[in-house]
Amino acid sequence: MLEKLCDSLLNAPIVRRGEYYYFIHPIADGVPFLEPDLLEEITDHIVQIADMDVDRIIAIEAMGIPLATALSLKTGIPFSIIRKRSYELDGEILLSQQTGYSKGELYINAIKNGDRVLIVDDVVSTGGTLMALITALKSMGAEVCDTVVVLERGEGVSRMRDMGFEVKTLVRISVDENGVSIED
Ligand SMILES: O=P(O)(O)OC[C@H]1O[C@H](OP(=O)(O)OP(=O)(O)O)[C@H](O)[C@@H]1O
Ligand code: HPA
Repeated sequence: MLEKLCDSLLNAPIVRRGEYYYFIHPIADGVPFLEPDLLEEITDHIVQIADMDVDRIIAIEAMGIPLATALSLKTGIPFSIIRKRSYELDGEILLSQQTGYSKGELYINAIKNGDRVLIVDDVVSTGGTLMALITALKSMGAEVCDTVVVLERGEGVSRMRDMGFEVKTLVRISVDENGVSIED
């Protein structure tokens, strides 16, 4: 299961970002290129495990976008992108994003009270991005029906679960200077 994803991870190059060993992979970076077969394998799997009875798929810029696009084409469900820039629209919500290697801002638009949403993203590491997003969506009155992330590394998911956030992941990995390993 998820053979293409697992095989491709074993060849991912590693670069250092400060203290963080950053893996470079098609699904997490779009580099060197994303094969349609790999995207299909992943999104077919997501459709099987996720609650797809939602009004909207929510993708985090940038690398949630190919996932949401493929899922939207498969299911007919529209998607919204949580952007890294402001549109200054009424009701726009700003959240601060902190990952293991960067700090930034994310902007939520066009979510209204009662919307049923599915969040998709490529990687969860510290869990900082997802926890901030889920909290903000709930405060806007959205029902976060499911959260699915392709790759899990580090302690973010267990931290999220300890704090009452639910998240499904496809593959758990560890990363060091030698490369990516797949965990059971
Ligand atoms: O669990 P965390 O520590 O919060 O890290 C996870 C986030 O980091 C990456 O986003 P990044 O900001 O690098 O954006 P990108 O999608 O543009 O690569 C990834 O796509 C997640 O959104
Ligand atoms: O190591 C990583 N690589 C790509 N995307 C990521 N998002 C969080 N960590 C990573």
